Amino acid sequence: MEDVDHLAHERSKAQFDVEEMKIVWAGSRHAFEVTDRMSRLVASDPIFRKDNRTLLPRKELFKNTLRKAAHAWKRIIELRLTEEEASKLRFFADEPNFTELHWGMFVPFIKGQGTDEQQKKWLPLAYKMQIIGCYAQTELGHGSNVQGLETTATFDPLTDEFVIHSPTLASSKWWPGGLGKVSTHAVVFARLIITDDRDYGVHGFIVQLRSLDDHLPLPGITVGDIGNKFGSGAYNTMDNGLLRFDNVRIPRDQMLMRISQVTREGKYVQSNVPRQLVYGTMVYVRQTIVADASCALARAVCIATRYSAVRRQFGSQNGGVETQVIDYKTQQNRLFPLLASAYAFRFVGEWLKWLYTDVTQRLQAKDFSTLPEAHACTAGLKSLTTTVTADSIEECRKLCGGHGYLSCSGLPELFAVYIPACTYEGDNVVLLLQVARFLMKTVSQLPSGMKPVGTTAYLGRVEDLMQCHSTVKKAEDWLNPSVVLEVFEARATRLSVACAQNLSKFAKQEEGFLELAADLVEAAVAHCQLIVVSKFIEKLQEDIPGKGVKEQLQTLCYVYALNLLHKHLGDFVATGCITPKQASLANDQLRSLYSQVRPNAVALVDSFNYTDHYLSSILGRYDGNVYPKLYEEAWKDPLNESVVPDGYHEYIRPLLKQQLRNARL
Ligand SMILES: CC/C=C\C/C=C\C/C=C\C/C=C\C/C=C\CCCC(=O)SCCNC(=O)CCNC(=O)[C@H](O)C(C)(C)COP(=O)(O)OP(=O)(O)OC[C@H]1O[C@@H](n2cnc3c(N)ncnc32)[C@H](O)[C@@H]1OP(=O)(O)O
Ligand SMILES: Cc1cc2nc3c(=O)[nH]c(=O)nc-3n(C[C@H](O)[C@H](O)[C@H](O)COP(=O)(O)OP(=O)(O)OC[C@H]3O[C@@H](n4cnc5c(N)ncnc54)[C@H](O)[C@@H]3O)c2cc1C
Repeated sequence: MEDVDHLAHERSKAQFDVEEMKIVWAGSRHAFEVTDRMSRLVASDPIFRKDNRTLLPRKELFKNTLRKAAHAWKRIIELRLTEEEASKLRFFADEPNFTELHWGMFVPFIKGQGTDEQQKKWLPLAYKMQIIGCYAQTELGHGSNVQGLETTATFDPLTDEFVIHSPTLASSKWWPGGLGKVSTHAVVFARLIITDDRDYGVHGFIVQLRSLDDHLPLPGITVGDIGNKFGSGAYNTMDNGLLRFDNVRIPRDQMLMRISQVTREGKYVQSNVPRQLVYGTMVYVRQTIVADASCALARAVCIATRYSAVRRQFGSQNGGVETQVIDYKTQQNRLFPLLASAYAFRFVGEWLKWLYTDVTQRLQAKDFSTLPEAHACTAGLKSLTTTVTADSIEECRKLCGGHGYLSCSGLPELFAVYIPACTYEGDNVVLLLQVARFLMKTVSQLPSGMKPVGTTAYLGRVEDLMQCHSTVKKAEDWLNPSVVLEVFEARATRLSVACAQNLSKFAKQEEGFLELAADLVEAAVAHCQLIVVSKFIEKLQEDIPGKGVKEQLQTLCYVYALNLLHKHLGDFVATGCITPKQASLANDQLRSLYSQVRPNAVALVDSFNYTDHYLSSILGRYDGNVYPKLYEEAWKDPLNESVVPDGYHEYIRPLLKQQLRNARL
């Protein structure tokens, strides 16, 4: 097969230093070197092959995932990889499996909620994978409403144990990843009940589920997989599980006791910390999901951009070549805002990581003041970025036309793996309602002179923002960060204030929350979009080296903001932040920005530095050699192993013969 770069011409048009942009995307030169090394390590190892995933029956698929996870662990030990390198290796192995929950939730939960003693006991076992853990919170009948969980942990003072029990079918644990077939232990969320029969609400407990000798469930434990999920391959590599307890006894010291304790005498002691800290692992994971959203979105956009540059339709003159579909303004209008969103989510993810680290340090110093903001930001941005990413993967599939529907485009599996992110770690609507509560609380405190800080600081300028009008007079006026910020702040303020005013008309605030939920969600979205826009603008204040790199990012930042403005025109115009004329100027500017993105588009997706292995897409191949490889791939399908298909003699031949006989009659 020819070995040429079909996209070389596209790459030659780039007006910026791609190698420097790769470093901006990775976050630092060090992060770039680690990701680059780990992605190549995985790509060159045949055990991490994944092109056959959608064809395997579930049992084989699952066994193969176990093999890969074991191999990944072997390589991590052999190569003495650091924690950072190991997590990148698992990321590029790109197959959802139990290790995500072990490292991503079980270990962080013990770190966050365990006492020093408990950490000393459990963490070394978990770090060496001598035990494998999962996070068992959700139940068959209760997911979003964590307070409504039914599993009980009743203290027995006679034996100094907790008795873990599933009182109803609805209380069966349902969904935890890694639980179905692999985990030996789980962090179990259960209602704490002490001898006085008082219910102290949900707490976390470490429960051993399976024997460390033969992997059989321990007495009183019923455990299994919940069954096949959406799509082929995809998330079916994960053993999401069900779990029931029949009066299972665990020692008292297996309740995670950093936040609250039960003494030997059965006394409940609450440390001097907010009870919401029991939800801390969710805050941590939501923050990582935002960072992952930019990766999944970038992956889809990389495939759609490269293919749009390869694919040609219409426009041939005098027998010449047809037009590259990336040159159609409609394609650009659908694709470039997604490219801009990938960068926007990358930077807001970086900032969220900083916010999380900051709040963690404050918590250690017993400063809990920024916890509500950290909860609102992680909940809101998790919701916003996963919703957009899931929708955008599907849009990228459509941008690739018919070929996007082939498994080998990589997009169907990416979609199937990604969409549950809109549900897990908090349903996206439920999370936006949390943001709305935070906003309503902030607005309600304004009259008392309370100065909002952090991401709600803009609400402190409520009087100005309720009245301001954009000064834009010509299209280029939109290329000004303070002009853009002001309209996003004004829109977010006006939507929140309108909700607060409407809420005040209800005698009972909870009734108002139920009735106005749809408006509250819109106000929350406006607030979250403002955060993303403002963090992109802040990123541009940094010193960013490399020829043309900052200019490209500026262009993408305006594409991101002006496209949002265009999509939510109703909000911006109805709240009087901008006039219809200014909206139309924003649209003119957006079109002209697309022309600036166009020559750089392929280089901008090259900057993600994804290997062909990670992309697993024929349409998104680095060399753009799409048609020969699609043709080759078709012949690999098991249906093409024989010229005449199995079933011909039973079903096709008799049918044809019957039709022939009928025709003769
Ligand atoms: C081919 C392959 C390709 C690609 C692969 C690509 C990507 C893969 C990417 C990533 C993989 C990542 C992860 C692994 C996968 C899955 C893991 C999933 C794990 C789970 O789902 S675990 C279960 C998660 N469950 C939830 O999230 C439940 C949601 N519900 C809640 O969080 C809460 O119950 C609630 C917040 C909705 C309501 O809680 P409540 O009833 O207690 O709340 P109130 O409304 O009364 O609030 C009280 C008070 O508390 C504050 N609060 C609430 N939550 C928090 C919190 N977390 N932290 C801090 N404070 C919180 C709330 O604001 C109120 O405060 P107030 O001041 O009193 O108003
Ligand atoms: C792939 C996958 C992996 C998972 N992994 C884990 C895991 O490892 N551990 C674990 O414990 N759990 C896990 N979960 C469970 C997951 O966290 C829950 O499914 C999630 O929190 C949503 O809860 P739910 O299913 O109860 O949805 P529900 O709350 O029942 O939502 C159903 C619908 O009702 C709406 N709704 C609910 N409440 C409200 C409200 N107050 N106002 C308005 N609308 C509302 C929602 O928007 C949604 O449209 C996983 C789930 C999936 C899909």
